Amino acid sequence: MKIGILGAGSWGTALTVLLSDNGHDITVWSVDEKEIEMLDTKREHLTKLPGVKLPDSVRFTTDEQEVCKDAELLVMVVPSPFIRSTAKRVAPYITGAQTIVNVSKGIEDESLKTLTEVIHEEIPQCKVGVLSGPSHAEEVGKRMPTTVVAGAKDEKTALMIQDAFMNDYFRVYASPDVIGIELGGALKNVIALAAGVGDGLGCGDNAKAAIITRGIAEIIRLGTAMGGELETFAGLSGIGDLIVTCESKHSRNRKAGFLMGQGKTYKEAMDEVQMVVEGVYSAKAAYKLSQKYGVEMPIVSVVNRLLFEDLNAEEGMKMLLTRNRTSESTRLAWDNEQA
Ligand SMILES: NC(=O)C1=CN([C@@H]2O[C@H](COP(=O)(O)OP(=O)(O)OC[C@H]3O[C@@H](n4cnc5c(N)ncnc54)[C@H](OP(=O)(O)O)[C@@H]3O)[C@@H](O)[C@H]2O)C=CC1
Ligand SMILES: O=C(CO)COP(=O)(O)O
Repeated sequence: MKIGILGAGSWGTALTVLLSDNGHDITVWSVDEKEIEMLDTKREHLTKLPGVKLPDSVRFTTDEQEVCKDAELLVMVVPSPFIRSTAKRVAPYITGAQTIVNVSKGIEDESLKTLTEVIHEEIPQCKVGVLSGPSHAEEVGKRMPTTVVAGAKDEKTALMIQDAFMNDYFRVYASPDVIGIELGGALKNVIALAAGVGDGLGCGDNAKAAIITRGIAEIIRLGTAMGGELETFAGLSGIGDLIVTCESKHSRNRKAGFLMGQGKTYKEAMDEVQMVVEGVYSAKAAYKLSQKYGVEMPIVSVVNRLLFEDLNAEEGMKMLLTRNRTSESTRLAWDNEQA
C-alpha cells in the first residue's frame, strides 16, 4: 500500500521503520527542510531517534502534494498544536478515497476538540481513524514487542488501519470507541507530568502507584462523561499508556515533570527534553473539560497550577494528599443497617 507520513520526528521515524517492514511504499513529509535533508542523506533521525536506520526505499519531501499523491493511507504524526495547520496544508490534495490515521495525542486547546475531530473538520472528504497505546518510538524503532489499538467509527476503516500496521512485533487491536482511545492518549500525558513531579521530589513507588491509580480514576470520570467506554480506559490506550508514560525512562512527559519536581519551570523543562511534551499542551484543555462536564480531576487541576500559576512542586503534592477526605467508591452506598 502507498502510505504518506505527515511528521518526521521520533514517532514518525519509528513508524516509517514499522510500515516499511510491512512492505508498504512510504513517503515522509515534514515542514522542516533541514530535517528532511538529514533524513534523506543520513537515513537516520540523528537527534530524535539516533541509531535507528531507515530503508533506502523511503522517500522524503517537504511538498504536501507529493506526500498525498496516490497515498491510500496518511499518518498524521505532528504535535497536537500543529494538527489543524497541517490538516489545512494537505486538505486540497486529499480525496474521498483516502484515509487519515491520527497517531498524535492531544486535545485542541481553544476548541476542546479531539484531534480526529479537528482533522475531520479540516478534511471532511476523507475517512479518519486513530491509533494509540503504550508505544515509545525508541522501542518500536528497535522492533521491540508493542501492542496498540486502532479505532474508527466504521469497521472497514478500523480493520484497514489494523491491517496496515500489524506485524509480529506490533500487535494492533481494533475498536469503534474513537473518543475513548483519543481521550486516554491525551489525558495520560497530563497525569504523567504529575508522576514525574513526584519522581523529581524524591517520592517513592507508593506515590507513583497512587498517581497512576487516582490518575486513571480521573481519566475514567471525564472519559465516560464524554462518551468513552470504561473498557477502553481499562485497555491499551487507557491504563496501558498511562503505565508506560509514568514509568518509562523514555517518557518525555514524565521527564518534564521530573525536572519541574526539581524546581525548573515548565519552559525550562521543555527546552531540556527537546521533544514534544504533549501534557503541557493538553493540561488546560483537560481542566476546562472537567469544568464543562462537572467532574472532579484533582491531579489535572494541580498540574495546571504547577504549570501556569506559581504553585511549587512540594505544595502541589501536599495539596493532593490533604484534600478533603472522600470515598474510593462512587457507586456503592454504605449498608449501615447490616453493621
Ligand atoms: N515519541 C513517541 O514515542 C510517541 C509519540 N506520540 C505522539 O506523536 C506526536 C508526535 O510526537 P513525536 O514524533 O515524539 O514529536 P517530535 O517532537 O519528535 O517530532 C514532531 C514533528 O513535527 C514537526 N513539527 C514541528 N513544528 C511543526 C509545525 N509547525 N507544523 C508541522 N510539523 C511541525 C517536527 O519538526 P522539527 O523536528 O523541526 O521540530 C517533527 O517533524 C505527539 O502527539 C506524541 O504524543 C505517540 C506515541 C509515541
Ligand atoms: O505517548 C507516548 C508513548 O505511548 C509518548 O509520550 P511520552 O514520551 O511522554 O511517554
